[in-house]
Amino acid sequence: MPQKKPAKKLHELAPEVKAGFKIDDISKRTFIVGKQFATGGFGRIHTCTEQGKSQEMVMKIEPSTNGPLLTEVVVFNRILKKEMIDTYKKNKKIQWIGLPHLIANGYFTYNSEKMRYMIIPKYAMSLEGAREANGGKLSAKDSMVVANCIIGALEYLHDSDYAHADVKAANILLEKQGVYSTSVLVDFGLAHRTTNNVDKPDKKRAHNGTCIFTSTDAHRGNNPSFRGDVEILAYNLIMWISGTLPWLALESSPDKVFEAKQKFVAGLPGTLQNVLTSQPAAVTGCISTMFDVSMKTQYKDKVDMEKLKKVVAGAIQSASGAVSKESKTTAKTPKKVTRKAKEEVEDDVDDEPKPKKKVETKSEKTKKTVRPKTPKRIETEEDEEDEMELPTSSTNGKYKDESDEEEELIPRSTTRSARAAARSQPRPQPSIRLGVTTSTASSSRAARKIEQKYKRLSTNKSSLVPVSIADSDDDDDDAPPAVSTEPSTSSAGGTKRSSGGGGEIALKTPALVAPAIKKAKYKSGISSATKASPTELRRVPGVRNFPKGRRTMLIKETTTKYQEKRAATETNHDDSSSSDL
Ligand SMILES: Nc1ncnc2c1ncn2[C@@H]1O[C@H](COP(=O)(O)OP(=O)(O)OP(=O)(O)O)[C@@H](O)[C@H]1O
Repeated sequence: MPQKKPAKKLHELAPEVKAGFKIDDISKRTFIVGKQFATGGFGRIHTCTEQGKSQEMVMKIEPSTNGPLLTEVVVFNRILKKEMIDTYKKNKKIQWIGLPHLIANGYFTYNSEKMRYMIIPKYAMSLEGAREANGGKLSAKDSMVVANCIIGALEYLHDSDYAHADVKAANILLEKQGVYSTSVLVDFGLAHRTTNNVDKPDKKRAHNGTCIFTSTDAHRGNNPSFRGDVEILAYNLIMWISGTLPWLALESSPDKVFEAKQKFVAGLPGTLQNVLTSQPAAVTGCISTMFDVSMKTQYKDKVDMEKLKKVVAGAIQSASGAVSKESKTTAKTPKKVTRKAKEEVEDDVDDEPKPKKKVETKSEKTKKTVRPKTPKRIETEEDEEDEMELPTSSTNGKYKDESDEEEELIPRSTTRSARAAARSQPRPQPSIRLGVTTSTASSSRAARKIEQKYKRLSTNKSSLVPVSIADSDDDDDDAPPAVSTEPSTSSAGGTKRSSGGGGEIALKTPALVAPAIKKAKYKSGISSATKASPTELRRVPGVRNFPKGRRTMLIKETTTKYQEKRAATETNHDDSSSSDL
């Protein structure tokens, strides 16, 4: 049989660019790459400065063949240029808005490799960092102050016909350390232009976003909506204030999360009061109103932001009152504290943050660098790609049209469908963690292809080369399972148990396991207990390439078979100690 060529890697971690490297921009500015201080999904995040200036900025760098940064560059070019934001602020008579602006973007060549870069302002820390440092929670007042900034940011995006679709603490950065009224919404990797939205769920898109926060529209499989952004913000507020969500433990089962959210929303306001006990009525009322506004808004309609701003302002005031009451009993300086709290509220709601010097502590830097990265959406959606009208940009004197570049992501020689599938090849995922962003929409084409292949292979059993997971009870529990592509000698079910107490589970996923996996990094197996866990099984290469429903089915099937075999083995062991399945 001819050997299959291993699939071309579509996303690669950017090679390290040395600090001091200079990039010439289209506008004749020269940017100097600074230290790398964080790593994105596949990009490196550096500080940078403009030649002759001291202001530090942030430069995101990815190989030009990668898609994720392109998605962001498109959004920034369409709606987040400085002059666009300035005009908006002028028209709205506001001094500040919680959104970053594009400083520059383009390409450069480094060690013969073409790289894409984007420069945006540098912020002090992430809200997730602040939440973690605060024991997993934020005070109701701080949460509402953040919400006030995010509503302003969403209003701008919505007015520009974009839904963000992934509001969460990890995607909110603070301009000034610990100052929540400087919250800026970032990461436009899932942002979606809503102009062509149709209220028609597509299963392939179901559950896009960050499972625990994503909107019910997204769970259904609808494209991101304005009302969805408000719903997502409301879930986040519950998380920030209470430190949890009723469906947190169900994170790995998106259907169950969806079900739990539907029940929660149907049971409002009681369900909300149950999770936010001892919060001021204005705070629970505000979140309840967010849900109410979101649910009463039609799928394609804009949200009544004025109403939301009002209730948020009321909640801030009320929560600050609660804070000052608390201080009253502890600090015994009633008048002073109340006045101070009042001033703070006014400051938080009305005053826009003045330009502040960005400070980043060492500990924060470390935290960012070691924090597990969020697997992000793979590529720009096809409909978005078709709409792209981007300005030219260049580096090192070479001018280039961004929309041409996008086509270059996949070799031109391949067919459109193959290119579409290749575009959405899933990126390797780091270990499962809370708040992981997913986009089945972007990988749906690849998923469909895989599924078709799976069906084809299932009907042609002779070609099956089951994947087996070596079982070894005394192996390292933390290590991923060893995966082998050895043909199984077992019957149709493909389940096999090896001697010596070990076992093998055959998965009918031959097409999904590249030959390379056999000698992959995963050398040791894992314990039976871990293997019986669907969460662990999801990490098995091949299994996670399946679309969600299929994956769940497979995991279930595997677990059941494994348990049956184990039970059978235990019985056999009782009968004969030399059982060898
Ligand atoms: N403008 C910025 N100022 C300060 N820190 C930033 C900035 N942009 C990103 N970071 C930090 O870099 C880290 C990764 O950034 P970001 O999430 O935008 O990258 P990404 O490539 O989109 O990664 P992911 O795939 O994890 O979403 C974040 O933890 C964030 O704290």
